[in-house]
Amino acid sequence: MSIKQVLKPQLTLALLKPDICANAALPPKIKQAILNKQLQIVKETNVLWTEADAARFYAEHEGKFFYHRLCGYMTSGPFKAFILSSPNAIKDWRGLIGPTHPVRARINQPETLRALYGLTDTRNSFHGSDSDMSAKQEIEFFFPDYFKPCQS
Ligand SMILES: Nc1ncnc2c1ncn2[C@@H]1O[C@H](COP(=O)(O)OP(=O)(O)OP(=O)(O)O)[C@@H](O)[C@H]1O
Repeated sequence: MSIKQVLKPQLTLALLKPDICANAALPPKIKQAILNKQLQIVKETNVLWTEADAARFYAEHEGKFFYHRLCGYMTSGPFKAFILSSPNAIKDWRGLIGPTHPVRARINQPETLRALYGLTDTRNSFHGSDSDMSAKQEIEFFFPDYFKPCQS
């Protein structure tokens, strides 16, 4: 661990997608798994997206065969967004959720959250930022005031 990481732990954006939040028993279990992985929950919010919100967040996937399915899934009900922190938060959270495709997760990493809870390639239950840059952009998307300087 570098001195930079000790002074300023890494942040990531985590989503518990609508299928997880449709079952009230699951978010507390996932939060416990997050804490067990030594990730800190810095902020949490409940989200309900419009089609326009989904289109904005998933703009890079527009035109792909799963795009409309993905936007339909993410607007199907409320979900939760978290800012997580640890020295290697991006890797820690993506490691905990496992591969994008739940069937592959069940074969190759059966202890991961997508292996345990993921339903299909699209309804894969979780999201995690893949770089510092995407973490910053995604945190600003869900927590628009987070990086703004405090007014005093
Ligand atoms: N081949 C696919 N078939 C169906 N849905 C897909 C496919 N690839 C991605 N998706 C859906 O689009 C989302 C975003 O895709 P992306 O490639 O950014 O996935 P990821 O980075 O592995 O996962 P995430 O960004 O959600 O952590 C996925 O989480 C999944 O819901």
